[in-house]
Amino acid sequence: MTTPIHVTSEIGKLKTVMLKRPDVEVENFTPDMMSRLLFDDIPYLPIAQQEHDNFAKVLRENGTEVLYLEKLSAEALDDGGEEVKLNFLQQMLTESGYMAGTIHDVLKEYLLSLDTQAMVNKIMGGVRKDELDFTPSDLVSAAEDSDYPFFMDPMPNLYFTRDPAASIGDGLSINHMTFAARQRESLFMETIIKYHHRFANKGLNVWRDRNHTTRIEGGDELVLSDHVMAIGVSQRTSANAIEDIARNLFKDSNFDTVIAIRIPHNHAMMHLDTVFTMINTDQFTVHPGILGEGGHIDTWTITPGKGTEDLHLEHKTDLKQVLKDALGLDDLDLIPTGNGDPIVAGREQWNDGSNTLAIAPGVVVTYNRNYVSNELLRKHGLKVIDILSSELSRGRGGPRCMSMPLVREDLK
Ligand SMILES: NC(=[NH2+])NCCC[C@H](N)C(=O)O
Repeated sequence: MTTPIHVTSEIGKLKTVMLKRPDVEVENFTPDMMSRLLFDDIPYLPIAQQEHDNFAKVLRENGTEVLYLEKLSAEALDDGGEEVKLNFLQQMLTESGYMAGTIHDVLKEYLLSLDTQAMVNKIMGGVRKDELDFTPSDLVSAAEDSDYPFFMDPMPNLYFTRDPAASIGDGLSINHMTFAARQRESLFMETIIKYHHRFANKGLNVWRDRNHTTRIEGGDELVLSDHVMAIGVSQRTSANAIEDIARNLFKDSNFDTVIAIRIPHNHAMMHLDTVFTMINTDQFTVHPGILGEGGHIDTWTITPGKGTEDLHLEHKTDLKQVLKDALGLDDLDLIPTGNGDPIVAGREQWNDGSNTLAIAPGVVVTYNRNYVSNELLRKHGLKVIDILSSELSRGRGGPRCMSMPLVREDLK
């Protein structure tokens, strides 16, 4: 029997995936909140939903079971019972800035007056001040920016289910996210794993939980094989967190190698999967902008050291060779985003042209707007299923970011 989470590659046939259908959270903000919320524009919600439903349909048509974060979260709270729901709410309010006090009490009463699914949707979508018939009069609120329209900010990045948690083998990491805009997100996955009947008490390993100060995000965590991971050293994932998860994986799992890959620390390339993805047993997409002279980049191959807590690190810069060694391949095909043209590559990377989701070896889902990269992938023999992308792309994430694989078939 496989566990409810089982992922031993980036490319094995995708059996079960978790998505989040974009809802009011992606439009419940103003332009001056955008950069803090890690958005570059405000999507037009009805079209974003159509595009997302089309993405889910494509996955289903290809034999993938699609689960939704918002539904699993509400079911988990119902499975857990009244006390679990109260504790979840307390934690969510605390992490939203209200450990106690009048606003806390008013928000708690309001959210508990809703049924569980509506409560979850409301927390995800944000709570505006003018929704509640209440003007705070305590000192803390008086000292605050009274023009700020929200008691609880929306969580527009939730449709990037890839990031707050990552499936690895028969387990997952539940992530401490870098920016405040996303930190509350991983509480949903923690709740699902603990209380949802599909996941609770099923022997899942949590390789690293969210109670840390060092940060890691799923867009940086790539499962290259049943014993090798690649993890981006990026704007969102720190070296400390990589060493920490490597230690835990080496102790308790089949994983014996973690390749840390340093990428530029900026918003356009916030995660490794925005510049590098695995799409077949011996094929990868790579954004030429991350490679220096002669295709070099800083990588560290991490393997177990002498003592149980020790790690052995080897610094290398030839990405192709590093991957060939770790995966035992004679050759591999690194396919450049935008066919290496600097203008096209820059444009298509910005719209997640490197962010492909493999749904089987050599079969990928991509955004249709990245037509140069898509054409090139086809020329390299891949089956490319391109999906609508006008609105979804505005959140700076593509098909890989928008999906959290829960079960993939093992490669033979
Ligand atoms: N796995 C990914 N590349 N996710 C993209 C996340 C985009 C999101 N706006 C953020 O900045 O966090």
